[in-house]
Amino acid sequence: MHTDVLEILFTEEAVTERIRELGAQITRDYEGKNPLIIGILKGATLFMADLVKRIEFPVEMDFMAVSSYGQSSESSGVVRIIKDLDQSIEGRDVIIVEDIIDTGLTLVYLKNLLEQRKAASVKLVTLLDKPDRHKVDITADYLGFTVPDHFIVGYGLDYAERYRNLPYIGVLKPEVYQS
Ligand SMILES: O=P(O)(O)OC[C@H]1O[C@H](OP(=O)(O)OP(=O)(O)O)[C@H](O)[C@@H]1O
Ligand code: HPA
Ligand SMILES: [Mg+2]
Repeated sequence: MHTDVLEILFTEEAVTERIRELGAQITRDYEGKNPLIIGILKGATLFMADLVKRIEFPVEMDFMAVSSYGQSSESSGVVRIIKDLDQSIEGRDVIIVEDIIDTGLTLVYLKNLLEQRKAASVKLVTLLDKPDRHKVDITADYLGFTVPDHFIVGYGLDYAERYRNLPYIGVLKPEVYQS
């Protein structure tokens, strides 16, 4: 375990197994459809890569980049689009892939935006949910794990752009972001 990590919440093996189950659920639910899987950069990249490998039909992938945290451990509440989709989603079934729902502000914004763009359906899949911190009413359609109200790193989640490559999900030691 890295010295900046207080505790491991989910090991690499536990994450792999949960993603396998989520992929199987999505495979069943989207049988005969052609969903567009939209990964939200950068946090969702590791989860997205593993999830699509567990979906048993060919999928199309696209990415958006938005930011509300920047270098901070607190959401600014303002969602900025840094990279938009490459294509129209009108009439498409879309699945948004996120690493975490914290305040929920990012996903509410994105869901509304994609619905305004006339997607046929918009579903949310998130690796983690931190319900104690929600500021808006939001529920994922597919959820990996619920996490407590601590700052989480690993498996795509960063603090100031670091720790994304940890192969497990852990709690960052508070002294790392308080110093
Ligand atoms: O529910 P919320 O409070 O909106 O927080 C969740 C969002 O914040 C993080 O992204 P961030 O803006 O840090 O960008 P990153 O994915 O590049 O780390 C995370 O990846 C989610 O997108
Ligand atoms: O707990 C978190 N860790 C990393 N990034 C985040 N973005 C929102 N919440 C978190
Ligand atoms: Mg981040």
